Amino acid sequence: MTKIAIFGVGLIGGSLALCYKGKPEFTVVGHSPNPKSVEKLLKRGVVVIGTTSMAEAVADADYIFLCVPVGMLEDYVQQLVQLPLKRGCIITDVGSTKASVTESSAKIVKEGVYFIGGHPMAGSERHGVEAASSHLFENAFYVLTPAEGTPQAEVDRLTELLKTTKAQIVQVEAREHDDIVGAISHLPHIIAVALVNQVRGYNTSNPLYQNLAAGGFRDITRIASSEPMIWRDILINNREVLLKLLKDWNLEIEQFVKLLESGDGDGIVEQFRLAGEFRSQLPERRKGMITSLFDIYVDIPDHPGIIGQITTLLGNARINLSNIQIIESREDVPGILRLSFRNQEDADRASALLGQQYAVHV
Ligand SMILES: NC(=O)c1ccc[n+]([C@@H]2O[C@H](COP(=O)([O-])OP(=O)(O)OC[C@H]3O[C@@H](n4cnc5c(N)ncnc54)[C@H](O)[C@@H]3O)[C@@H](O)[C@H]2O)c1
Ligand SMILES: O=C(O)C(=O)C[C@]1(C(=O)O)C=C[C@@H](O)C=C1
Repeated sequence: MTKIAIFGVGLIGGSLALCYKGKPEFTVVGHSPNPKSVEKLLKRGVVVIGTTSMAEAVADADYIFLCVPVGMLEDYVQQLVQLPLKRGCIITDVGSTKASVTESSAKIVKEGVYFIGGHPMAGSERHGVEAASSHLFENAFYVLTPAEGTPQAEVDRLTELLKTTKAQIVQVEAREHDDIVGAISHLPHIIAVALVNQVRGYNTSNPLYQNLAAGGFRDITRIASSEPMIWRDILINNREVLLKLLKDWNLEIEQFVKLLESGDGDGIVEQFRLAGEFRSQLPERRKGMITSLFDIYVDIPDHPGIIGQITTLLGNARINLSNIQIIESREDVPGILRLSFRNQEDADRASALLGQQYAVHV
């Protein structure tokens, strides 16, 4: 029997718990310092054993997952290493930044206990155990950042355990992780929040801003609704990387200012062309990655049951839909549905089929 202790059973911790739930070879224990939270976990059936006692949670545990906000990780490791831990126990975390926790933890773990940093590249703007899902990590990358000197056999053992999540496990050096994830996750969160707040400012004197905000604004700002405390910790922890990235961002924006000031249409076209080309070369959609390349758009009337009709048509033709999104939906105005497919053939077949009844844009 493999015992897994999870500290912080929220979106990520809860999703991990659900991955191992009901599998007879695993026992999962959920920990929260708050008895009401433990009660909620048990009631929702996310874990069958819950406790407010750290010592009880880690007693005999083979793996310990720290799924609390980044700012608390080092403190948790400090407390854990004071407790009697099973020989061979692997402590890992899921924090969105990796350098500080990897470097400090590797130094303090006792002999026979290992710390291996981890970060699943999947998530959502939602938070809390209510948003947890056993499918969250499927096909996503899951980064491990073992410190120098960590035996590869221990990394392999954790990799084996994580296979249950159906994620693709990769090893990256912790500082390189923070540089890259700073650019593709942390910077976009800052930009989304700044953009929403810019428009929020205009909206105070004219509510039409909010009302007219459609697909483009929604697409680029979904992550602005993320949990503030989680993101406070991530941004503060990775601030050196982010300050450099924001300087580069200012240069990108400055370039657009210059193109607009000089009315340089060719320059604008070139910027869009370069961006589109890079984006289209990204690998096929995975969770935690940019949207599918094989999208089609369907104009649909805004009435009840329409989405069911579309999905039924596709299902009957055995066309596999990987994502569906309403871009804009208002009464009496045609809605636009974005349907995403894993390959061009499915997108083409869907387009031909739906084109018999609806206006389809590719
Ligand atoms: N949200 C994402 O998309 C995402 C993706 C990958 C990794 N992460 C990382 O996962 C970790 C958890 O984030 P989440 O999105 O699951 O957030 P969450 O808010 O859903 O869960 C956080 C958990 O930590 C607990 N917690 C918060 N403050 C605490 C405290 N003071 N003492 C004890 N427990 C406390 C909460 O009760 C909750 O169970 C963070 O380190 C985050 O960086 C998040
Ligand atoms: O998809 C989202 O909503 C996310 O915010 C997920 C996301 C990301 O930026 O891609 C956010 C934080 C994580 O540490 C990993 C993944």
